[in-house]
Amino acid sequence: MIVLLAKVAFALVFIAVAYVLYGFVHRYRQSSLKFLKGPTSKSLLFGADYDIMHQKEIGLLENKWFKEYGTAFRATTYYSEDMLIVADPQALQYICHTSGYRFPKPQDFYQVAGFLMGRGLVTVEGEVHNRQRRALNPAFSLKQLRQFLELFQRSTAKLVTNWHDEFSDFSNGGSVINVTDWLPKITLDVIGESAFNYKFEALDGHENELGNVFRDMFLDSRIYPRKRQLLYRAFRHTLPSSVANFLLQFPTKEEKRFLGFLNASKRTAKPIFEKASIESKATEDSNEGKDILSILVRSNQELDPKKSLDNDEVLSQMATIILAGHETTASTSAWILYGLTKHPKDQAKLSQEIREMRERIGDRDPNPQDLDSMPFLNAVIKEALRMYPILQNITREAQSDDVIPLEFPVANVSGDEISQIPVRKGTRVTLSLGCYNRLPQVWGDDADEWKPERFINMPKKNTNLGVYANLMTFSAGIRGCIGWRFAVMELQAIIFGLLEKFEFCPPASGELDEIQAVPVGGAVPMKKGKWEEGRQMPLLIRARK
Ligand code: HEM
Repeated sequence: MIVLLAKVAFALVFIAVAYVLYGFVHRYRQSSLKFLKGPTSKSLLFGADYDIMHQKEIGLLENKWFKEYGTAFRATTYYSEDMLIVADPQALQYICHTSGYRFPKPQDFYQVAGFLMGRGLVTVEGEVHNRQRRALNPAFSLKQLRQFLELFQRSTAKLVTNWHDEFSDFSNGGSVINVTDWLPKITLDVIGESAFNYKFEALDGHENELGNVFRDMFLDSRIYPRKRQLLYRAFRHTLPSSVANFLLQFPTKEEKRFLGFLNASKRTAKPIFEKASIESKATEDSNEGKDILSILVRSNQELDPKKSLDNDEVLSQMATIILAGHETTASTSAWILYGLTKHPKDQAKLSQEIREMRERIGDRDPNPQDLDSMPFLNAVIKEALRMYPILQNITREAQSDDVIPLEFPVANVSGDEISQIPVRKGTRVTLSLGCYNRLPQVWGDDADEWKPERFINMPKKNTNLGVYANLMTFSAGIRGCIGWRFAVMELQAIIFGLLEKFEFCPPASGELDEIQAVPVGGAVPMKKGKWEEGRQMPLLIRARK
């Protein structure tokens, strides 16, 4: 028995050592970006990825590096393999748009995201992505989205009522409310109903299957990943795809939970999918089913069968949309309220704009044109999206040898200026959306300051990037956020509805000064050094007279 155990232990140690050696060999097969300047990482195994994921506040390190090395520089990733980090506008445009699908997401991303979102839009590439995107586009058209405005406004009104019911001190001095306990409930209700007419009823405090699975999903995911978790990701990154795909048959505990969510969302969506399929066949111009799933089913049936989505692809979009469209909008609305609370003059100006709109429209809810015609409301939303992008970085990999052009040349290690970066097949490229949003070359010397007016007084743009307002917050090009219009309209409705009824102030305890954006996959507001307490944004809220 002891001999057997010793053999097993020896085999395990052997596999571990062989794997680490394999990782370093893999690294030497990859490109070299040694001609570029960049920071040296303390970790041979995890490179700068470890430093980026473990920094106290999101984007601090990358912003410091961009100031030091320019808009493109070298850093290291797993096994000290070279990685390019870019925030240069032309480079971003080239990678996200001009190059087509030549910079796909890396294998380690697909492998984990596949457990969560199946064969949905986020996890497919090339021709399949193009086909899915075409089928989904009609569900995100402006015409369709206008129909969701009533839902956004109804959910915001419900939150206003909940706050009035739950906190009685609004009229006497106000109540301190952690808004991050509430905003995700609005956005979850909204995404469930708009995506597939599913009532999460989070604002009503109801429990249901999907809501319960969703709540527990990230239970033992840590904010700052442990080294062994990173080692596992590095493992996925370096393995040949045939081996990595084989290993998908042995999911971890967390991946099993992700699969549970994916399957629950498919189960929930199935009856709506079947109903929409029958209705769509029965009548050509059926008005039934305004939700994204029903629209997708109809648009899919109009496609050439060779280009249409199979049932599993259609159902996978539901988990994709819930995940992509829920926390993103909730955290962004929390950051907008944060910006307005920290800048009371801007809050007063916006409140005045809302009052003027109310005088103009009387008792009815503002329509999309009303909301779009409010310059300061939109400037505030854009400024919060600029300063607090939910995804600071996204990662891609060069599918073939390539040359990335730069708008702002950088100095190489010999001090010569270069305006193109040759990359070899397999090079990992980090697109720093957050750093682009703060480039002084694009936004001016006050790029690090909160100034919504910049979007009103902006001089003629020297760059035009991203799907919205020259920002990279929703990314750009063929994989830019399909839900950006949805998100902007939802944010307009939430901020209009809340600001009309309440005034937001810093709590007397000073705890708002402790809030920072912690790197948790997205920029989630938390208290300094107290991330175990979860997301937080405590605001003193008073009813407006
Ligand atoms: C403030 C809110 C939001 C932000 C900041 C945001 C940001 C982003 C970003 C940066 C990407 C690109 C990710 C990558 O390529 O790696 C993306 C993709 C995506 N987003 Fe959003 N998003 C938001 C809201 C939404 C909403 C409301 C929906 C749906 C209703 C949505 C659905 C999607 C989908 C399906 C993709 C994948 C697109 C593709 O690969 O073609 N997002 N989003």
